[in-house]
Amino acid sequence: MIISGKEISTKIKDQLKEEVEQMKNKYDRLPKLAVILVGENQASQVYVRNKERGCSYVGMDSLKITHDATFSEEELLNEIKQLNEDDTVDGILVQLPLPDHINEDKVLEAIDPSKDVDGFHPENVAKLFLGQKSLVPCTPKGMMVLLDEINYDLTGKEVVVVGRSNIVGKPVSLLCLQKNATVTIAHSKTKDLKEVCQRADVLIAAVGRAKMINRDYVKEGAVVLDVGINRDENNKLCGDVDFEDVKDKVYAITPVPGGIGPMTITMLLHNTLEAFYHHQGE
Ligand SMILES: Nc1nc2c(c(=O)[nH]1)N[C@@H](CN(C=O)c1ccc(C(=O)N[C@@H](CCC(=O)O)C(=O)O)cc1)CN2
Repeated sequence: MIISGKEISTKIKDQLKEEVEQMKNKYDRLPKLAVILVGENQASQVYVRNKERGCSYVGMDSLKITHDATFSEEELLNEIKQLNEDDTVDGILVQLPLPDHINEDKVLEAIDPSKDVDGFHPENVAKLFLGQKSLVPCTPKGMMVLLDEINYDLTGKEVVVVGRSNIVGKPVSLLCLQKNATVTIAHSKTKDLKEVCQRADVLIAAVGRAKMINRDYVKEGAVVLDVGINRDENNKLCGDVDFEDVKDKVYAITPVPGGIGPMTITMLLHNTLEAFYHHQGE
């Protein structure tokens, strides 16, 4: 089975669109997302544009704020402070990566946790760790929704996450643990990585190395979720998994493009609506 994140995300966006319309009638205002982009990173420009498009698709307001790479950390922190105080703004997102002269941790900590639609603020990270209700990072949340969509029950399953980033590897591990999976977090220093991956009922690849996971890493009938966005030898977009090599061996797999990526933006819209509800006292 090829899990089309693209199709599933369109279905969810259509549901969000209806919900936004109802909220507009109920509260006479729209959920609003502010997205800040510092610098000229081309991929980031595409993602930010797609976030704006996503907002417009579901009928939410968005505010795109762009600055050139010389924008200072202090200026950015002041901008976030103003957005924190702006009652018309429900969600604030600072597109990553930031230029080297800006301290990412400081910036993420400056965002009001109730507007932190990326789920990167330490308060939201702690709540996720404790299993409390919080704004959950978009890519991991998208993966859990995809597993739900294929009715996959994680209880008692072996999940191997390859990658330990704060944005994907760590949060998705916690989410799988909450769903009663047995979770292993593997990384570049893991011994016998291939053997570790072969144990996985669900293999989550978030390493950032083009087509690194081939069929030798994958157990027959496994579910494979590919978070990677890389370029192959022909400059074609590809994941961390060698899709063609692996696809016949698995029960289900996400493609790249069209798998996890589109879900990231849809979950951002979902989080913005959640933040809106919270700000309305719901
Ligand atoms: N503040 C944040 N920064 C970054 C995040 C994030 O969640 N919050 N994640 C990534 C980039 N990202 C969203 O920001 C993102 C990456 C990829 C996709 C996506 O739809 N990918 C497509 C392929 C797109 C292409 O053609 O390049 C796919 O997989 O089908 C969406 C969002 C880092 N920064």
